[in-house]
Amino acid sequence: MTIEFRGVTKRYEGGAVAVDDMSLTVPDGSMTVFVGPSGCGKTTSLRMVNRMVEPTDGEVLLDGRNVRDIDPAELRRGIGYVIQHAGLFPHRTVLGNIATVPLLSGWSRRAARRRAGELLDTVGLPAELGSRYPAQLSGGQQQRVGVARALAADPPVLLMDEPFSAVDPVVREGLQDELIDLQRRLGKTIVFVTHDIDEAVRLGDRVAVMRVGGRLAQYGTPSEVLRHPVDDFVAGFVGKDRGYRGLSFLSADGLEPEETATVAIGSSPGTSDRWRLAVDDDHRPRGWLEPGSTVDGALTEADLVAGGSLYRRGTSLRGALDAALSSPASLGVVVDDAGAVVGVVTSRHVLDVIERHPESVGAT
Ligand SMILES: Nc1ncnc2c1ncn2[C@@H]1O[C@H](COP(=O)(O)OP(=O)(O)OP(=O)(O)O)[C@@H](O)[C@H]1O
Repeated sequence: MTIEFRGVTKRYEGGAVAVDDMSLTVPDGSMTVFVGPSGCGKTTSLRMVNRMVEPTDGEVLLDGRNVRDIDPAELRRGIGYVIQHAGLFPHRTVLGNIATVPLLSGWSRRAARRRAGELLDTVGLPAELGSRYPAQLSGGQQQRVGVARALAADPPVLLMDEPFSAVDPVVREGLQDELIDLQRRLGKTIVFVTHDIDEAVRLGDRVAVMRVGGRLAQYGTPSEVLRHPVDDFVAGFVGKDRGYRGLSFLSADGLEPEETATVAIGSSPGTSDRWRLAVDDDHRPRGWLEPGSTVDGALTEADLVAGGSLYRRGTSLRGALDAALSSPASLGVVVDDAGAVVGVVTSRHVLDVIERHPESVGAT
């Protein structure tokens, strides 16, 4: 479902302008992230989609239909809504929480519970959590339940207001990955609010950068916003590492891994004056054997120096550069989808590809 903001303004009673003449289109089946500093009108914009807030001027259209002409209860049944801290009902079990909207929509108890059980699986939670209460779950698990509840009636649109900001960074990354995966599988139209530019460029097909006063500063793909910020405000907001972050969007076409010396765990490696990569029976990397090291008998993991990050072939250049920089041998290990070693790349090698890239970071 396409969401269109047309000249939308919101002026609160006695307050300043929260959203000022905003126009943008969220294409069907895509994810748009509203990002900007505190108070710039992100939440207000989001809530005008499901009529929790009514615009003072302009209109919001869903597939061309003005939301003002849709009954609010009916509208909200077709729009999933996820908020920070998940907003679960504390006295209902996990399954009871997820089944809320299907029950309100007239489903039988049985069908609603079956659907709730399926959704637990969709969001990666084990079935036995279904009978617990929200307080008996971790923050990350509660957020997953919040997402499952929003998906329960299979709405075409999801609105997500800082859903992951209350969980620690590691859990947050996991939740972001799952949302990207879910979006690919389910093809919902999602509007996601965050104040975190890293989260925005990671998740969004498009990013809407807003400035205080409720004005849309820039609307574009993450790569456009990072590489070509329209003004100093956007450049400052996307931050000083934007060149490095922009590597995430450069494809690694042209980056050919080179061969490297390998030694098998369990073999007798002899000596060498070069770094050698230790591999297991499936040719997966286990660590590095230092130049000049001697091993008595068969090679074990205890003889190795831990490796750096691994670069999965075909993913972005950022991962390739990180693999090279984090490797004790200065050789980034490239693996295939099965995790087996394909070869290695040096940072020089990655930088050469970046410099040859037609859309190189910082180029105009
Ligand atoms: N109900 C309200 N009445 C009056 N003013 C409001 C109301 N809700 C929000 N505002 C004001 O509107 C502006 C935009 O608020 P909004 O919550 O949309 O911003 P935000 O970008 O989501 O902020 P944050 O990141 O801090 O949540 C702020 O100046 C806020 O104080």
